[in-house]
Amino acid sequence: MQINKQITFLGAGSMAEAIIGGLISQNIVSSRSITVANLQDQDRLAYINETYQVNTESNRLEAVQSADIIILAMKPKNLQDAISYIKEDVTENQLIVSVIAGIPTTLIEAELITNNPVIRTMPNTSAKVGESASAICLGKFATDAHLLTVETLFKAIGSVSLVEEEQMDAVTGVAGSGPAYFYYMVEAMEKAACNAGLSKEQAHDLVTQTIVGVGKRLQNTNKTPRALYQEVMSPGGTTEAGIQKLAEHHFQDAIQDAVGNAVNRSKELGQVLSKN
Ligand SMILES: NC(=O)C1=CN([C@@H]2O[C@H](COP(=O)(O)OP(=O)(O)OC[C@H]3O[C@@H](n4cnc5c(N)ncnc54)[C@H](OP(=O)(O)O)[C@@H]3O)[C@@H](O)[C@H]2O)C=CC1
Ligand SMILES: O=C(O)[C@@H]1CCC=N1
Repeated sequence: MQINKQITFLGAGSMAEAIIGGLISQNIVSSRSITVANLQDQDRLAYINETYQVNTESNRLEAVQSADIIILAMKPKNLQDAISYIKEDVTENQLIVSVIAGIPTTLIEAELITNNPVIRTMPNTSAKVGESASAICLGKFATDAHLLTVETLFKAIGSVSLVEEEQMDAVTGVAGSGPAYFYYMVEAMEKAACNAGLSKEQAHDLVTQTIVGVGKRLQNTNKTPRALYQEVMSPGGTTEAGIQKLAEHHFQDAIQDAVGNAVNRSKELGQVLSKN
């Protein structure tokens, strides 16, 4: 299903690019219906324009006026300035979609002058290849029709879960930040592979296919993660030797701490702005 709406991205960073790349490659919107504006970085706009053939606009007010959907894709600390700059030009029928970590819909609604529908989302950068694990929740003026539009957009870039707003910080720590934890581990595995005698290219190919296989397996089985890693481990074998080291380094505690810290940071980001 194609979405026949004008979409303006305010913010042209990694997340905006991942979503734009996903939407265009899935042909869910035409590049002509996307406009991208940022704060100041003209080189970045030129790159986005050349790479995706979308419209770019150095005048943020012009970008906003032409939009049916405004996607807020700036850092949390830039949100209030961003809204205060555009709010006189925002009209009530425009759908506001936020991808910003930690920021509640109530805060966005309060910054606006008009009673706009607001939908908070949390995608991840795998949107670029159509594999984001996104979650969405609705602000108080958003209807089922707005939900359907945003679900359609985000389904083009991966899976979509409808969650309660109080679950969004958890989603952010797990799935928004999640790709980074895996890339961090992949970096370590590639280093280990090279140290063990493989070339960089061999290491990259083997580790990448291993992680793709793990993802696909998880999607296609009812077995628990424990059953799956036990399936790999022969008594006295190589995997047991590897897992023994992970356990000695308290790997699972480290992962749980990492996710917990990210969830708490998401909560803090919302609280800091709510106090301003
Ligand atoms: N990166 C990720 O994996 C994910 C990020 N997010 C969320 O997405 C948002 C963006 O993150 P990310 O793309 O990584 O950040 P980047 O720093 O890569 O990009 C931020 C963008 O916001 C622009 N910007 C800043 N102020 C304004 C403004 N007042 N009006 C319009 N645009 C503005 C910047 O423009 P300029 O360069 O000109 O200053 C820049 O293009 C964050 O809120 C983050 O929480 C959510 C899920 C995953
Ligand atoms: O690190 C961040 O704050 C953003 C939100 C989720 C992923 N990146």
